[in-house]
Amino acid sequence: MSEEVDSKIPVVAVADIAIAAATPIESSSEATDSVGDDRPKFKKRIGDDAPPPPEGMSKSKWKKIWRRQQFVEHKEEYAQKRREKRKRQKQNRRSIIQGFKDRGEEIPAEYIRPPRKNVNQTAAGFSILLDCGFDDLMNEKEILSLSNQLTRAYAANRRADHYAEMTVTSFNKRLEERFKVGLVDSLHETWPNFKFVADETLITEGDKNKMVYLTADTEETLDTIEPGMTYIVGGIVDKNRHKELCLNKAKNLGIPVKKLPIDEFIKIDGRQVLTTTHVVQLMLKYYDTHDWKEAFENVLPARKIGLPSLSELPDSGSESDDEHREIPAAARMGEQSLKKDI
Ligand SMILES: C[S@@+](CC[C@H](N)C(=O)[O-])C[C@H]1O[C@@H](n2cnc3c(N)ncnc32)[C@H](O)[C@@H]1O
Repeated sequence: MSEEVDSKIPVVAVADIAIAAATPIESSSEATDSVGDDRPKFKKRIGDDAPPPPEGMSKSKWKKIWRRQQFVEHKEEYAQKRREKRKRQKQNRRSIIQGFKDRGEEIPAEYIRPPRKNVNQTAAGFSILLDCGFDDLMNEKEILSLSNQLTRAYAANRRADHYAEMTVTSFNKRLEERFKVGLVDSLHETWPNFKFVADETLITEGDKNKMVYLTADTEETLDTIEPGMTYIVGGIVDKNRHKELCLNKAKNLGIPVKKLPIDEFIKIDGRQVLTTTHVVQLMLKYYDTHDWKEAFENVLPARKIGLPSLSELPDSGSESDDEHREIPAAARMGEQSLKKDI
């Protein structure tokens, strides 16, 4: 086998094979008690049944090559097995959690999966309200996309150096249903610094002098983010079908509106209407760095700010859920300079 094939084998996959191959078996015809004692019996390692080595090659080297060859040939099969195992584990965990819920018992800490978090976080002192009062304006796919965006907003808040107090308002109807059914594993009721409330009194009855409703549809620019303030971000996925929706809502409620300072710092290809998650991520990043340019480059996908897209990366439409899976501009720029270096 050539070195090229070798280098393409993911280390983890090779390790998987080795682990699987060395796993003791409890009852199997392979576990013949040839020694006649209580020592654990081991399955044959994959290389053990290799045909005889080619002339002049050591047995151990040949076994290694054989094992790798087996991996290349069965790689899809192994990947499928790993996927099935993960699925089984997920279902298992889900049914255990459901059991606790059905019995009205508290879910033990070991079943609450902590999100990757920044342990040195401090409070930023500002709040973000995610205004999800637009349930009726979205289709099922958009509700699903919004729910995923909220989980990402939460994850971003856990990772930021300074976390905001976040609240999802008008959490009722299909969005709530989505969290209760499809995202039951997320245990959203336990998320720190992230609340879900059914009504929107925080928006309608809050102190308007301390509130800013963010919208792309204004000329007023948000220069900085201040502690003590509450920033409202529209929780809607609509491919901008509903133009000036949030602007009009804010106007009706007498809440000042502002847009992100995009033009001052970067050139965006296409519409300047960003997704709910991107806006949240940008605010958190800005508060950590006090540098809008850095925030935009870190958060927005490269293609959105005019960098050429690399062929192997997905290219999705604007304001789609997939956008969050794209490589941010800053990372892409790093990747490009790396390519140049090579
Ligand atoms: C997908 S957009 C919603 C578009 C919707 N048609 C509207 O009327 O706002 C999600 C939210 O992100 C925020 N947002 C998006 N782009 C923004 C920008 N350039 N500046 C400030 N906020 C923005 C707004 O709060 C907006 O409601």
